[in-house]
Amino acid sequence: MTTPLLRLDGIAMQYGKGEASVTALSGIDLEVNAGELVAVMGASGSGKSTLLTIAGGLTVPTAGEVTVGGIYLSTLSAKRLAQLRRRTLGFVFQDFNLVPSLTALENVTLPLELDGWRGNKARSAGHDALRSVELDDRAGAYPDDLSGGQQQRVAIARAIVGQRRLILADEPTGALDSTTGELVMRMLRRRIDAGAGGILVTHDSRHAAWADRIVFLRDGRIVDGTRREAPEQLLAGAGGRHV
Ligand SMILES: Nc1ncnc2c1ncn2[C@@H]1O[C@H](COP(=O)(O)OP(=O)(O)OP(=O)(O)O)[C@@H](O)[C@H]1O
Repeated sequence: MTTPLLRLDGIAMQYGKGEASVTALSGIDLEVNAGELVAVMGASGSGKSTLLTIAGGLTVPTAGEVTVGGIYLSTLSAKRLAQLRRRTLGFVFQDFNLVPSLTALENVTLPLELDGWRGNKARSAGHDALRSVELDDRAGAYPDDLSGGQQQRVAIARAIVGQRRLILADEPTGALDSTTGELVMRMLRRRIDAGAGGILVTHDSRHAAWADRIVFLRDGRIVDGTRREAPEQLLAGAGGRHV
């Protein structure tokens, strides 16, 4: 049996303590294999972002274990965890977190340079990543000179630059018009088909349709991890809440 790229085992997450505490996730078991894109859908507040930050080792769960490529994140020192994040994981968040004083290309190559890549090699990988989101012609532009959609594409290029094997995306198409949104989904799909694995948090059933599997969260629990069809039907079961 092959080792899953990502494994969440009995994950629970509680924010705060006592009466003010919020249970964001409980009893989450989820595996993502190489070559597989899993969409996570659910109403606002159902725990999607929490699941993603736990999968990426940014939040330590209250209970349960996360393994990435068979490595238990809980066993890693802060330094090793940061290294694994830089080398293996690509994050795309709702806020782009671009560094304003760096060009688009420098933003994209930053994780590689932090990891000791030589300048030329890093720049070449950065151009490749920008090309895959059709933005290489703006490589020298600063974030302030780019539109919101272009900034989002730079953030996506940074998430996939180099050899990242696990891509974690939180509404990656949020700031994009539908044509560019589709370009990003196609690019993500290509990466997955080339052997990466990924989780895509989305409210948009058209984007979820690019996934191999849809997992639906309700109140911090997985409702249905098997159905590939008709996300609208799953959403209709969300206690009447709009997602
Ligand atoms: N840092 C935090 N401190 C306290 N509670 C939090 C924190 N982050 C999230 N929560 C709570 O945990 C629950 C799950 O939140 P989460 O952001 O994971 O949901 P979500 O499905 O991603 O929502 P959205 O679609 O609105 O982004 C919510 O009740 C939220 O209020």
